[in-house]
Amino acid sequence: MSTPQAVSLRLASASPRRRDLLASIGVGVEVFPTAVDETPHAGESPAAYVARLARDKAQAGAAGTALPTLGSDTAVVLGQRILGKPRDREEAVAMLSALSGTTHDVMTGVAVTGPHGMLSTHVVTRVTLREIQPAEIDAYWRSGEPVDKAGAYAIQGLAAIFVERIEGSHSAVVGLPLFETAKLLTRQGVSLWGERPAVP
Ligand SMILES: Cc1cn([C@H]2C[C@H](O)[C@@H](COP(=O)(O)OP(=O)(O)OP(=O)(O)O)O2)c(=O)[nH]c1=O
Repeated sequence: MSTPQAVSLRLASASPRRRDLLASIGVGVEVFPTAVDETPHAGESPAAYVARLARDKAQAGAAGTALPTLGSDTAVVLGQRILGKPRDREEAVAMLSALSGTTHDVMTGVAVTGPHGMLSTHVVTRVTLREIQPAEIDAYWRSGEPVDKAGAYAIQGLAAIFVERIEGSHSAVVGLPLFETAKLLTRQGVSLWGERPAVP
């Protein structure tokens, strides 16, 4: 039986993927979802948008705790269009039809508050999807997977069969760039890998 990880971070996110990604590098979290306004500002670039939302979520989540707090935001970017989570079937079908056969960017912002103030970064990953037929889009929607995913697809799930190529960070597409996140956490004094018995 595995021992529960000690809590060393507040996770300002409702995303189970982010919790699982942090657990995979040995960081136990206290989950504290926030409700920040995700409307893009006029003229805001997609990179500035995800970085701002990550900071807003970290800031809102840090209220009333001494723990370092992490916020993050993932958006799929096609040209200058920011695709968030689809509101309904129609929007999901429109997103997947637009993304079919394209190479697009997935941008993830991450921000961590702590003894060194607010530290943040953003990561851009290039994803190429093969052409997806309308009947596949319909079947994919009915799987239930697209509903809470930016761009209406999950690279780590059934949509893996559409992903021809990825350049950059797989974990960033899933919701948190682990390489860059580890650097921010270390700078804020959060230890990685948890408490593990040494292998003799
Ligand atoms: C593109 C893509 C996104 N996603 C997910 C990551 C994010 O959870 C979600 C994008 O929505 P976000 O607004 O970034 O996050 P969230 O609403 O899930 O959680 P919170 O705001 O509370 O932190 O899409 C995948 O799981 N796989 C993918 O391939």
